[in-house]
Amino acid sequence: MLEIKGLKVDLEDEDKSILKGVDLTVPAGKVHAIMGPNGSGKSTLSYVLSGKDGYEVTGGTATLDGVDLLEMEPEERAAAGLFLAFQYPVEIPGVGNMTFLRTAVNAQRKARGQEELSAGDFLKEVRAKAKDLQIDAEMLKRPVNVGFSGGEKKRNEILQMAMLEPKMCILDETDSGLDVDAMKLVADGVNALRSEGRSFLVITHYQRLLDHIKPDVVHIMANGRIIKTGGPELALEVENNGYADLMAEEA
Ligand SMILES: Nc1ncnc2c1ncn2[C@@H]1O[C@H](COP(=O)(O)OP(=O)(O)OP(=O)(O)O)[C@@H](O)[C@H]1O
Repeated sequence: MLEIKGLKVDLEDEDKSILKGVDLTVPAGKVHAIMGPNGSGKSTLSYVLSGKDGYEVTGGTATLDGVDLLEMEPEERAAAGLFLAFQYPVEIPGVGNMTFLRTAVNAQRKARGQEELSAGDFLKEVRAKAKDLQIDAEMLKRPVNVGFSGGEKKRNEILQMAMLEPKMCILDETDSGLDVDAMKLVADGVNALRSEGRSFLVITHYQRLLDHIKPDVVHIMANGRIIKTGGPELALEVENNGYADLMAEEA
């Protein structure tokens, strides 16, 4: 379970407060969505949880199954079961996609006291999961994300998630840049991973992703806070009416 209480975050280099007391709990096995206007702090929340530099936590806590995430290095958070699918996946020239995946999977297995996957087992697994996401063998051989289209990069993020089998998956606008068929593929990939012990935090601007990945709970974030929490109908309300009424209620 992910538990965030009163999380306050400033930019490290500027006197600017971004998160102003975020309270959010995602129980095991649940899918929570976060929607909210541009600049409300959704990506910042995902970055701070995963350990990106440049932010200063000035208050509050964030734990995954009771373990303090904020005290850990990014790789320790990943080993603890946290995964972030980036809004803007980075290109890593010179590092083959397959090598990257295998190194990441085995580093996590090692950190958890499990045996490394053999080359044969890894290959079997990665090929099967790539096939489900329609990622062809040639893309697995290329450097990570280099020259991939926007949609291919997003599908590659889901392949990483499927291989790493994290317990807390954060998807930051994974639907942006996806065509309708790719969105369905990505949603199928996410739905296949849904399980009792795994939770998802899906950041999105669009209700249509939530038609495919049905959330248990929808949160609205504005001005660095969660201003409203409800069921899937909240996403429909946003789609139809925008954020103005919700923000006026909060003010
Ligand atoms: N490194 C930075 N330098 C300056 N401002 C920043 C930095 N990081 C975040 N911000 C600001 O913090 C605010 C929150 O940004 P964030 O990316 O978290 O919003 P978001 O809700 O994910 O927006 P979007 O829906 O547009 O992706 C924005 O006003 C942004 O400009």
